[in-house]
Amino acid sequence: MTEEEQGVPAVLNRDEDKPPPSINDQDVNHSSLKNNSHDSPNESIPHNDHSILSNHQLESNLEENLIEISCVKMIPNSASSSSSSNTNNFNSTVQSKNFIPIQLERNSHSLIYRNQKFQAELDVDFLKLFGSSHTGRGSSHTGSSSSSSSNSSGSGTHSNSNNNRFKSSTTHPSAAVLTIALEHVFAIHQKHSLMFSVFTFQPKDSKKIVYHFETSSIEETCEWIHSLRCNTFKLHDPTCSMNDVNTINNNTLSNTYNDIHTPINNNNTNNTNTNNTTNNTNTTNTGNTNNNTNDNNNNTNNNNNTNNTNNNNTNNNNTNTNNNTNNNNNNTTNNTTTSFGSHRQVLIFLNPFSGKKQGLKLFEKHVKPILDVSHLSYVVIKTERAHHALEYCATAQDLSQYTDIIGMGGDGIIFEIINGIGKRLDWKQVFQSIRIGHIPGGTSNALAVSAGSQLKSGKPASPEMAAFIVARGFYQPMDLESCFQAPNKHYLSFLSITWSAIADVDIGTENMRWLGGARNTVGALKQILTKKSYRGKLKYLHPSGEESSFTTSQRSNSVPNIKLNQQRYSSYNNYKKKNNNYKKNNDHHTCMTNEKIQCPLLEQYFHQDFKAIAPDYCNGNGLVNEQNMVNMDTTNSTVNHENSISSSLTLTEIEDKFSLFVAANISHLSYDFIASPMAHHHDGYIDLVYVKDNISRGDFLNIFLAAEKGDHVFDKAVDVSKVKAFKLSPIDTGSYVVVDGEAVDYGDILVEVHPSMCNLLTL
Ligand SMILES: Nc1ncnc2c1ncn2[C@@H]1O[C@H](COP(=O)(O)OP(=O)(O)OP(=O)(O)O)[C@@H](O)[C@H]1O
Repeated sequence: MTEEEQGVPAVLNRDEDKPPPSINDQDVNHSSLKNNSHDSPNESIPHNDHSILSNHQLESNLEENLIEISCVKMIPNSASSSSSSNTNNFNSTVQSKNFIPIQLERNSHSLIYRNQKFQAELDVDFLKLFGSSHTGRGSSHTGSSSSSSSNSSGSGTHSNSNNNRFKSSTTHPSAAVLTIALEHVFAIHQKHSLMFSVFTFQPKDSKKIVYHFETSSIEETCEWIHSLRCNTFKLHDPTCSMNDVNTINNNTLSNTYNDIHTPINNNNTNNTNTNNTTNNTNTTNTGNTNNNTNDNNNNTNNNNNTNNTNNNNTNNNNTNTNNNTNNNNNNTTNNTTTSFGSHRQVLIFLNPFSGKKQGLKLFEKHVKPILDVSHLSYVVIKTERAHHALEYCATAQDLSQYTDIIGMGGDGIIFEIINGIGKRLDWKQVFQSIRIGHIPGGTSNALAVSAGSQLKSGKPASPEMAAFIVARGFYQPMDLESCFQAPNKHYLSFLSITWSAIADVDIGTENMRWLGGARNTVGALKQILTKKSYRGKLKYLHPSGEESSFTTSQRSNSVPNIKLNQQRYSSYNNYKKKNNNYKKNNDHHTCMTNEKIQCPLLEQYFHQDFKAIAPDYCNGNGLVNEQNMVNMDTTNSTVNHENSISSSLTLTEIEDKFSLFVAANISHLSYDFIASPMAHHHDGYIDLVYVKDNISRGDFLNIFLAAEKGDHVFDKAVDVSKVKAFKLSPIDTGSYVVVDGEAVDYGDILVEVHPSMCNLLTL
């Protein structure tokens, strides 16, 4: 199979008589408008709170009789029109009363949007959307496949030589290093005034990525795409304003991929940039020479990285000089435009040994090409041993220069980043001022999946999508959990605390890493056959009343959340202001506060246990001090719950035999295991999901199988509760207590959630 056959979509067939072929056979969420014979687009189906259609629903309901709108050119037409009998619209079975499909009149090529008739232009090249002279029907295909063949060389260039292996690629802004297109505008949500569109991007030599996004109007849709082209990516787009171009030029060619600890400070407002960083430990350094010439914008960039080689774990002085010579008079140093990408300094920890040890290859092939055409500067540190990232994040004095810290690998590398930051004196400032991101390179990649980098549910997270998420820089708050074990051991968890079945699968299959994702399946089968259970005590703090444990109907209402989690429509408007102000609001200044982490609920409700397990963290009086709440970003938090519900919390205690126990902060434990579909990374709760030992092997097997889609929560044998804090005390031995995939001491563990403690890069 050629690269094109694998990743580049077939040329869209614009012959209206035949149904067009699908955009792409693989790795693409394909949604299209349906040619529906029903005349009443507003025919409603029972309304629920989740009237937004999921990708899954769209996929399953829009199979037949499709007509694709590849690109919609909206030209207001004086003739207003009501529904026509000859319209294409969504199947009424997938509509809710608030959901208005865009209607495409098949023969007249016009589109009806809010009772206004627009001319619909079918084309795959989004640039033409803005082209004032282009009025003909877009039957030509000038999009991805052709543009990729005409691309300039550069992105993803790979040489076997160590010296130039990570040479920064040419990022020629005028070349089609990246193709961005609006593929479909597929529906409007009336109540929330949201417009759902499908947008694609395809870096040169890479797969086409398709995803849905939401805006509130077609104008905003255009602005959003425009912003992607001009502000997220370094595309030389005639539609970009001069300010945009200034931003592009000031950022062009600023990325260097170092396989050492050499932070690069590419100051966007200063074209000559010298950065000497010392104290880089335990590195094997290779000299990188990087010369990039960009003729089109008369930019010359020489990145000369001179690095020492030292295999003896001693400190090196690494010198990294970026000399950017910019000869274009238009490129002022006064970078006044607001760009999501401007000022972003991204630190990437890459674990080359994650998963199937393909981290470096994955990075070069799927991630680097996207980052190289993005408005950010990045540094890559290849981790050389366990705890490397943790130590770096805990001790690096220059950490505050970064706006984003990314882990490329499995969830273990994220655990290290978070716990490293948690050990700093200025942990609070760092958590507030940086965004954490995950590019999948490991086996499970739970955070990457939960952050939206899956292209299809049940499939592994996509490194390209994750790179896009990094490039775009949109983020949401994320809860973290404090986990305490005696004596005074403290971990910050972003993922899960497991015991019994899942912990046994996770840790008991460490020797099967070579199997990749299949090791989880093998482990699960072993678990089902042996069906071990363990006696233990569980004490948990939950909102009083019915919410303590989900009833079946509550579960069924909540499960669509998982669809939203997967889909994660991002409202452009919501993010725009926040992201533009990000740097301003979070100006980095290192402040050694040495503030101890506070756990007011453990203080109040688990005081004796807390005092016994972690006396250094316990205040001693057991009183809740509202001032000490670790709700760090209440403006971002969906639930500022401490104040509102601390008075209505209840403690529940059980002692039993458990076959399965998970405390989940996010929905997925891996791409094909949805531990709690109701979990969301900033809902302010921990989801306890457990199974007591009163079920047959067959039922246990069903629970495991159903967990692939999160449907196990419908099983009566599965208990689900949203809690604020809990204590787990294993009594029987033989299992593991596992925090975020890492085995910790087998014994009591005390946990409290910290709502919105950090920021997560999400779709
Ligand atoms: N260079 C290295 N050599 C050995 N171990 C490393 C190195 N870099 C990181 N590690 C350790 O490897 C552990 C596992 O890594 P990671 O979580 O990235 O991959 P994984 O376990 O394959 O993925 P997943 O967590 O999704 O199953 C981390 O906890 C980290 O401590």
